[in-house]
Amino acid sequence: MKLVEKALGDVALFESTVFGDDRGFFFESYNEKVFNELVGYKVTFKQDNHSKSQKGVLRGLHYQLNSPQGKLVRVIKGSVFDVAVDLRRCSSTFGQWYGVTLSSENKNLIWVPPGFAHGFVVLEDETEVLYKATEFYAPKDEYSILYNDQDIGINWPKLDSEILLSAKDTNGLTFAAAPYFK
Ligand SMILES: Cc1cn([C@H]2C[C@H](O)[C@@H](COP(=O)(O)OP(=O)(O)O[C@H]3O[C@H](C)C(=O)[C@H](O)[C@H]3O)O2)c(=O)[nH]c1=O
Repeated sequence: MKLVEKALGDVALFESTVFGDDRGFFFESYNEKVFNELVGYKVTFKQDNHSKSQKGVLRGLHYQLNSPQGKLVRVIKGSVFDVAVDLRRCSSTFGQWYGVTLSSENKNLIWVPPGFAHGFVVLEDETEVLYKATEFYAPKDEYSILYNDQDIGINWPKLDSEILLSAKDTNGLTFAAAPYFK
């Protein structure tokens, strides 16, 4: 795993060190020692998640307020445009967003630290996303911000299919109404 770039202070994009041979490929998708050295602090993950979606599905923008989750996200099939939004009120990049394409082809990973909302739009059918979380799921502590909130102004890729949201995300909060991190 190598650092490609950092954004919004603490969001990080990594590329994987892939070993290919005539059988296929191998790469370490997560190595605690390497990851902690690259982010510059110790991170402990408590939960692994796996979701599958059709093209046009948009999951997010989600965060847990009192038990905030850091997420290390990658795509093992298909591709997504993955977005982090800085919800740390004291941050110089408060309210700003960063987005990257993650795919089974590029094998890149994004680190979305606690303090950010996270979401992605799916670019291909049958896309599968794996991500590690630093805190357990706490549904009563979870918030959803509208993906197209104008105050954030995320430049989502144009898709030739309809955006499919869960009911929770359809009824998400505006950025202005959402609770922030200190
Ligand atoms: C997140 C989560 C969900 N669930 C159950 C709850 C529901 O019955 C079902 C689907 O949950 P939800 O619609 O919240 O799933 P997503 O819309 O993919 O939510 C995720 O989407 C964005 C991209 C995120 O960053 C979060 O990790 C997470 O909020 O899985 C669990 O049992 N454990 C969990 O950790």
